[in-house]
Amino acid sequence: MEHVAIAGAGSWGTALAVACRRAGRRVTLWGRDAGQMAALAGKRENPRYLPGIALDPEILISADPDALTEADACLLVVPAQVLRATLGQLAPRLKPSLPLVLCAKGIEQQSGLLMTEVAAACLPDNPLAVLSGPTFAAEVARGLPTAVTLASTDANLARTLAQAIGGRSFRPYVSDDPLGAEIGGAVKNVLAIACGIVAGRRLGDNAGAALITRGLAEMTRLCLARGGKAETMMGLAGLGDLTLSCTARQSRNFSLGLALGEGQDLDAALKASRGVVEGRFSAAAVLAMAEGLGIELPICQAVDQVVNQGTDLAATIDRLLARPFKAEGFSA
Ligand SMILES: NC(=O)C1=CN([C@@H]2O[C@H](COP(=O)(O)OP(=O)(O)OC[C@H]3O[C@@H](n4cnc5c(N)ncnc54)[C@H](O)[C@@H]3O)[C@@H](O)[C@H]2O)C=CC1
Ligand SMILES: O=C(CO)COP(=O)(O)O
Repeated sequence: MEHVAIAGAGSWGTALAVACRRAGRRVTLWGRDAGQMAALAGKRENPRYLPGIALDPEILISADPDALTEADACLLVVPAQVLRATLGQLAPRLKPSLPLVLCAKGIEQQSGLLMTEVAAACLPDNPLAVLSGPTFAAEVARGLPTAVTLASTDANLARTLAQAIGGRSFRPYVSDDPLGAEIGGAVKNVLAIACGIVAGRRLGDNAGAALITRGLAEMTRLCLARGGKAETMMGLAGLGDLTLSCTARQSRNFSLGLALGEGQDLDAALKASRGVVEGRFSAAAVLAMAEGLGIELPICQAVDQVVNQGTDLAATIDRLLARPFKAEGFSA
């Protein structure tokens, strides 16, 4: 696996291009906007999404889908809500044997489908894998030590991809549970908004720890109900990413919650965001999925009420705190 293509030149796609190049791969970075990609190619930097990081001259930067045709694997790194449209545009250029690596952390709102399910619907023959875990783009791009989950039902594909894109500072751990990895990535964004709200309202460190722990229980409940593994929730794509996003102001999801908790209105908080806030879109989809499976996710539900249904924040928190006492664990 010598040539890795990356579709999506936002902060994560650009950082992954840097990491793959650092791993010694031939790299093509594709973005939809010809003007922006020409500017990137000229400056060898992505000032809007990943300022201050030099892009190796060997990284091919292009807005032409034909640039992807010769790749040995393609990392899909556009936001979850535009994956289907992007695949529609790229599909004629992607050969059916090309492994696709889903890197967005979200659920398609309209269909309720996970990223692998959207990809399978658009490109039914391509082998699929999921890349997830605690990975702020800026830190990966700077070469700071990072560990990720690389999951596929095809163990050989997961191992080959890990060898191709991994290195000393970007360490993939392989998994056979892509579904669990996807659930972890999507749900942690919703929970990060909740943790930001707790911080913004100065509800204390105890409340933050309680939210992470009970959030992990919700994530695990959903994962198991969908047929994923509890083990994945204890790993990088579950607890790892949850911890990162629920405790760091670098997280756009946490930052949205923080702004809401401090009293900003939703539109202003979204406008101030440094990029896509996936948790807002995934909240509704996570709730619909849980309802379909007959399970309760009270924290995710509270976030959905606040960010999608305009429910009053104080009243929503009161309702959460007034819930009946339950046994600990993730089954109920
Ligand atoms: N930034 C990060 O640290 C990480 C992000 N991710 C995930 O990666 C995915 C992409 O996020 P980022 O790169 O951070 O987003 P971003 O906000 O930095 O960039 C968004 C990218 O999507 C493109 N885009 C926006 N609308 C589009 C459309 N209609 N059609 C095609 N492309 C469109 C933009 O041109 C831009 O290149 C998300 O699912 C995110 O959760 C995962 C791990 C780390
Ligand atoms: O997924 C991420 C880190 O693992 C990025 O989180 P945010 O999208 O909340 O910034």
